[in-house]
Amino acid sequence: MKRVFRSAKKADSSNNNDSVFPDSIPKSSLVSTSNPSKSDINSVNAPPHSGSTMSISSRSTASGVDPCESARNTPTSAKQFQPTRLQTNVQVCARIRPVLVSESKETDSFFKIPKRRTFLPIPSSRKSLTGITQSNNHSKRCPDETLVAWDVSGGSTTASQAIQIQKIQGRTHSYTLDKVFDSSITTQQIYNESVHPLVQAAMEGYHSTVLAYGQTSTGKTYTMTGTKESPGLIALCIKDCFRFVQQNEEPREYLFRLSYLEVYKEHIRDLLNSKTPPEPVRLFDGPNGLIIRGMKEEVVTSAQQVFQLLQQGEQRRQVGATHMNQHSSRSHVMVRLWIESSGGDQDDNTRISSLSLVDLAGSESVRLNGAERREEGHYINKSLMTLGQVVLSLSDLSSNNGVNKNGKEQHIPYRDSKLTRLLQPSLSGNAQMLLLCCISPLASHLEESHNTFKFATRAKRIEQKATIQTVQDKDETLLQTYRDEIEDLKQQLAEAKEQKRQLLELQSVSSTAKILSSTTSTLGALNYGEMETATEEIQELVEAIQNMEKLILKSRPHPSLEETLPVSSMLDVTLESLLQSDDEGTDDDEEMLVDEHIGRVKSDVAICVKSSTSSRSPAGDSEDELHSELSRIRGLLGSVLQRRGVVASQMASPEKEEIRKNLVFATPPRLPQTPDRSLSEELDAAMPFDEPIESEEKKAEVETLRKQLEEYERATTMCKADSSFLQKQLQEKDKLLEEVSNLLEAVEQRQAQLENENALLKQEVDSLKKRRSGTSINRS
Ligand SMILES: Nc1ncnc2c1ncn2[C@@H]1O[C@H](COP(=O)(O)OP(=O)(O)OP(=O)(O)O)[C@@H](O)[C@H]1O
Repeated sequence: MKRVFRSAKKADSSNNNDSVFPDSIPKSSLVSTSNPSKSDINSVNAPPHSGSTMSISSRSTASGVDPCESARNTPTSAKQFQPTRLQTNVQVCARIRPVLVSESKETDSFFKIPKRRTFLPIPSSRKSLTGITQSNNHSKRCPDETLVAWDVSGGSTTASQAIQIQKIQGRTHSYTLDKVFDSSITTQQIYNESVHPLVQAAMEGYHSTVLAYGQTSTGKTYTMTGTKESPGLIALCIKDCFRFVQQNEEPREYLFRLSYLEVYKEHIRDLLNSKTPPEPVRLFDGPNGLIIRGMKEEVVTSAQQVFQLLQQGEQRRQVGATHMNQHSSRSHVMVRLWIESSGGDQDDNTRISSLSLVDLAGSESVRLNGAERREEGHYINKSLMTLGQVVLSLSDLSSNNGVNKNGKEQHIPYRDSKLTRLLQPSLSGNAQMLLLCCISPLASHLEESHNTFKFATRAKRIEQKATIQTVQDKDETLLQTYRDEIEDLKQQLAEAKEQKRQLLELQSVSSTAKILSSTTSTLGALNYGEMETATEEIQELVEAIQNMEKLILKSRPHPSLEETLPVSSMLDVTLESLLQSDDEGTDDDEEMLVDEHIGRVKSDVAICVKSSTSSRSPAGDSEDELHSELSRIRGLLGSVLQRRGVVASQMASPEKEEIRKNLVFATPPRLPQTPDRSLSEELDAAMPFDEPIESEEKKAEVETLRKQLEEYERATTMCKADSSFLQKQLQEKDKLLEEVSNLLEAVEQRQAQLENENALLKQEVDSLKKRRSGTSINRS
C-alpha cells in the first residue's frame, strides 16, 4: 500500500572553507530542490521555469524621485521598508579603488601636483584619495600624499558629483554621475547607499539589476564577490533578500530560485551544473521574451545555501592571470535570484521578479598577454563593445523618443553578443538598474578610465519604467505547484492515518476475540507487517510535507504543518497501540511488542522533535512553544515508559532493563511527599527576600528546597501532560470495554442458543435411539 509522492530532495553540496561567501554551512543542514524538468526552459521575461506560455501583466508604474533619498535608508529593519521609490533613469555610480601594494612602484605615473599650483587643493579630510589607508594587505598609503590622479569633489554622499581628470598638461574632463565613491568607502557603505533600494524593489516585484563594469583590475570582483573580511554586493544582496522575508510584516509567501551563469568566449555555461562536459545553455526568442534552455535552477531557502551553491559554481569559473591581475575573471558572470511571492491562497496577485547581479569581465589590452589570454581578451572586448553600442543606441533612443536621428525606429543590437542578449531584459527599460563603474586610481590607466566614464554617462541617459511583474495564471508558478503538492501530500497523510486507525481497531477486536475463544477468532491474526508499512508511510509523508514546506518561505507565522498535523499525532498513534497491546498475546508476544514499541517510540520522538524544530518558519517560532511541545512529548513518553517499565520489570528481563536505561527520556520523577505550597512556604521562610543568607547550613537548606521545588514543578508539568494523556486512553479503553461486553453478550447469547439447540438435538437423538431400539425388538 505504498503511495507514490514526490519529495524535496537534498542538495548535494560540499563545503569549501576557502569561500569568500560568508557563513558556509554543513552539508547536512541544506535542503534544496533542483527542478531540472521545470527549469529546463526558462523565459527571462516570463517565470523561467514555465517555458514560453506564461503571460505577464504590468500593474503599476512609479517615477520621479530623489535618487538618493531611498538609498540613505540602511537596511536595519523591515518595519522601515517603505514602497520603493523607483528611478526613472539607469543609476550610475563609480567606485575608485585604492592603490595596491603591487602598484606603488607606479607612483611615477601619478600626476604630481606642482608645489606652486594652487588649484585642486587636497583637503586633509580627503587625503585618503591620494593614498589608501585601509587595513587590508592589498593596499597601503602612497609614499607621497601630493600624488593624485583623481579628485572626487563634493564628497560621496551628494547626489551628483564631478570627477575631474587632472592631466599634467592641464586638460580637465569632468563627468557627472549619480554617486562617486572614493577609495575610503567600503562595499557595505556602497550597498547601503545605492544597492539596498534595488533589492527592496526586487522583493516588491520589480526586475532589478546591478552591473559592475570597468577595465581589468579595477575592483569589479572585489566589489561584487568581495573577500571574507569585506563581503561583496552579491552576499549583501542575498542576505538582505532573506532578511526582508523575515522582517516583512505583510503576510506573504516567497519562493526563491537561483541561477548562476558565465559567458566565456561567447558560450554560456551553467555554473550550477556539475556535469562534465557541461550541458550547453542556449538562448531563444519566445513570445514573452528571452528563453534560456538548459539552465539549472536551485530552489533556495537560506542565504547560507545560496553562498554554498555560489561557492561551488565559483570553482567552475574561468579565472586566469593576466599581466594586470593575477586572478582576472575571464568571463562575464551573472547571479540571478528569481523571487516568486504571493499574499496567500486567496491572493491572485502572484509576483515574479528577478534580481540580477552581474560581474563583467574587464576590458584590457590584448597585445600584452599570451595567446590564450589574447583570445579570451578578444571575446571579452568584443562583447563589451557590443554592450557599449547597445547602451549608445538606448541612450539615443531615450533622447529621441524611440526613433534614431533619421527618424527611423532605432535598432538595438542586442543579438550581436550573448552578453547583451542575456542583459536585454535588464536594459530594455522594464527594470531598475544600477551600473557600478569601477575605476583604477592610476594615471597610467587614464585612457581606460576615460572610456569607462564615457560609457557611464551614456548609460545614465537610458530611461527605465519598471513595473511590478505579476502572473495572471498563478498555477504556472513554482510557488503554486509546491502549494498544490503539499495539499496533495496532506491528503495522503490523512488517508494513511485513517488506514492505520482502522488497522488498530481491527487488532484490538481481533485480540479480544482471541481472549474469548481461540476457535472463534476468525477476525484475523494481528498483521504487524501491514501496521509497520502504515507507520513507515506516515513517517515518509510527514517528512515529505516538511521538506516541501521548508521550500516556501513565509514572512510571518503562517499555519504550518504543526497546525494541520500536530507534532505529536504520530506519537499518539503509536502510544495508543502501545497501551492497547498491554492486554494482548502471550508472554512471548508481549516481549516482542515491548521491543518493537520502544523502538518505534524512540524513532517517533526523533521525528516529532525534528518536526518541532524544522517546521519553524524563517521568522522563527517562539522558543517557548518549542519547549512546551517538548515537555508535552516528555510527559507522554514518561507515562508510556513507566507502563512499559512495569511490564518489562515483571518479565524481569535484564535486556529490557538495559533498553529502559538507554532510553533518551527518563520516566517522570515521582511526586515529592511535600505539597507544593508548603515547599514554597518553607523556601520563603528559609530565604527571606530582603535578608542576605549568611549561614552555610541555611544555604544548603535553601538549595535542597530549591531543588525539591524544581523537581516538583517538573513532575507537576509531566503529570499534567500524563493525566490528559491517560484520560484520553481511559476513554479509548471505555470504548473498547463496551465493545468487548457487547461482543461477550453476543457470544453468551450464541452460546445459550447453541446450548438450546444442543438440548433439542440431544432429545432428538434420544428419541431416534429409542425408536431404533423399539424397531430391533419388534424384528427379533
Ligand atoms: N576597494 C578595494 N580595496 C582593496 N583592494 C581592492 C579594492 N578593489 C580592488 N582591490 C584589489 O585589486 C585587485 C584587482 O581587483 P579585482 O580582481 O576585483 O578586479 P577586476 O576588475 O574584477 O579584474 P578583472 O576584470 O581582471 O577580473 C585585487 O587584488 C583586489 O583585491
